Amino acid sequence: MLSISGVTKKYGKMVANDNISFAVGDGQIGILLGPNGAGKSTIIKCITGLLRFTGRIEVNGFENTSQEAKRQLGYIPEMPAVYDLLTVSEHLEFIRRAYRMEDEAYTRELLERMELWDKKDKLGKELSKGMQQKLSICCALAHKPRVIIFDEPLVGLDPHAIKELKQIFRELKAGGASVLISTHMIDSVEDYWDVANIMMNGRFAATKLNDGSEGQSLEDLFFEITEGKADPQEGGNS
Ligand SMILES: Nc1ncnc2c1ncn2[C@@H]1O[C@H](COP(=O)(O)OP(=O)(O)OP(=O)(O)O)[C@@H](O)[C@H]1O
Repeated sequence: MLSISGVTKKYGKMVANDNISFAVGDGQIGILLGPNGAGKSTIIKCITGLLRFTGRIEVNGFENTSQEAKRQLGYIPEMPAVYDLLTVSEHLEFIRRAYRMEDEAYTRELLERMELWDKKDKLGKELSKGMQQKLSICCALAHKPRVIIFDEPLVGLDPHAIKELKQIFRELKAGGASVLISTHMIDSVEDYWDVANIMMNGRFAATKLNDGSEGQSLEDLFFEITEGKADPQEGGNS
């Protein structure tokens, strides 16, 4: 369970997150949508402990900056940051040692699913941007976190990795983890989200639950909130 209560983050006088509260329950996939500058990366950086803020963030009941919260949290940043001089397999060994994880078979499985096993002896700096993104995903999942934050996870991935990652989202959900995905690619999340939050100007402008009922699509709601109308591509029939 990821729980955010009354979080406010200011950069100087600029309020990037204004008293934000939301939760992603066990076995739920939460989506964070919003135009550029809405405050999505800021709340993600607050959750992952990279920014100071006022309010409270809990990871499975532990304050987000605590060691226990960090043990249970996985974070895939928008820009992958791999170690230039560690090989792919050394990255995973580093994570296993840091989290005292014995399960080498699991990290091998992650590399195989992301088609990185045959690259296991390559250095971080020798990987393409997409390979670095895939390695970043493997590293973030290697310690089997219970709360996982993905910032634009599908950008730069090839079709196989996109398919595999969508399957991983479903497996994390089935395993009871809480998953939060920030994305601009609304159509890429249409089929597996549980709760979607649309941000505007540092606030939550709308929250929509995916309860299986027919009705307004997430995309139409997004355009209605952010531009005061439904998707212009749809011919304005809302
Ligand atoms: N380090 C910073 N110093 C000052 N202002 C910042 C800083 N980082 C972000 N901001 C401002 O905070 C607001 C929210 O930015 P944020 O990066 O959280 O938006 P975002 O929703 O992630 O945008 P995008 O979709 O473009 O990634 C913006 O107005 C941005 O200019």
